[in-house]
Amino acid sequence: MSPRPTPPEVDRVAAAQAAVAARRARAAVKKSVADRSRTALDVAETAWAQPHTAEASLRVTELLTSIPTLGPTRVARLMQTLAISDRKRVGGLGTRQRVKLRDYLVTRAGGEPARLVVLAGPTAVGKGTVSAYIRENYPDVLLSVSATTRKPRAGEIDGVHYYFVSDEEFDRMIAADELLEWAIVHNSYRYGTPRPPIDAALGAGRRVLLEIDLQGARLVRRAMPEAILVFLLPPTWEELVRRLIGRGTEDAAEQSRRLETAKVELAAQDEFDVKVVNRDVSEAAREVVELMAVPVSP
Ligand SMILES: Nc1ncnc2c1ncn2[C@@H]1O[C@H](COP(=O)(O)OP(=O)(O)OP(=O)(O)O)[C@@H](O)[C@H]1O
Ligand SMILES: Nc1nc2c(ncn2[C@@H]2O[C@H](COP(=O)(O)O)[C@@H](O)[C@H]2O)c(=O)[nH]1
Repeated sequence: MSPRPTPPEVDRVAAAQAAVAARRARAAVKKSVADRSRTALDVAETAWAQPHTAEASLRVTELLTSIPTLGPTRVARLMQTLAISDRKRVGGLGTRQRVKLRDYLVTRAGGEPARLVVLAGPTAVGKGTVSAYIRENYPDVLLSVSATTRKPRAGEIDGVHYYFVSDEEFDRMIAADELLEWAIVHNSYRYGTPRPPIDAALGAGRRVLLEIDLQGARLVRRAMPEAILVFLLPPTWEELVRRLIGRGTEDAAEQSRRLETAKVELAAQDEFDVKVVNRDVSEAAREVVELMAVPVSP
């Protein structure tokens, strides 16, 4: 028979048992926060996919208070942070509010919020210009450098603007599964996104921007559904043509080929999560960067 514990030992045993119980309780709360956040996310996704459902008519505040640990005070603070008014229903949220709410719920569910933004849009809308602005002014955002089989234009630097590779090297990259996506763009050259730098940057918690074409955007959506797809629009069609001709980097035949592709791309704009009009480069860049997740705490 083991000896009965003496009073100080009794205290130590009781304290150890209390600590274990507290740890279990904390783990249970954490699990239920994650589970309820996942459920809330499912409700929100249903509301956004099907606007005439009960889910869509739920108030955002009701959705959030379904998550344990979120009382009215924290919810009020969170609504301010997310820039959502108290009366808003889930189905009535604007695109940016949806992105922010989705990121918040994904994080609370224990997942990774969207840190990858794909910027696409018709030729000469200014994707490269906006991306270059982001590279210079938001150095913490990794701008992916694509591989391409096209030849460098004047001023383009290998490894900075593109990796200019031969057809054989591009074939090798595909065979080695080194590309997250690739496509033949404007029916001429191949372009692809090298996968290892993206994985490394996301793994390190960095924000990543891909500037790619419509086909590539669709492939990324399939591979990484959490990515945010942004479609850059020109103020008008005439301005798009002006920018293409004004850039002066393509001959007339290539310009008309690109404008044909542009019509197809513009017709697909509703597939994208967010549309940004490129009137002013710095403003468009700011709008794109703001879509990339930064932690939100209530
Ligand atoms: N907001 C803007 N206002 C006026 N001109 C702009 C604006 N943004 C870009 N441009 C100009 O439009 C032209 C095309 O821009 P850019 O080369 O960045 O387009 P792109 O979308 O990357 O084209 P592509 O898909 O063909 O590579 C450039 O001459 C650029 O200086
Ligand atoms: N699918 C991909 N498209 C890409 C990639 N990198 C660039 N692009 C797109 O190609 C066109 C043409 O570019 P340009 O530099 O020759 O004018 C443009 O629309 C880019 O967005 C890529 O890795 N994958």
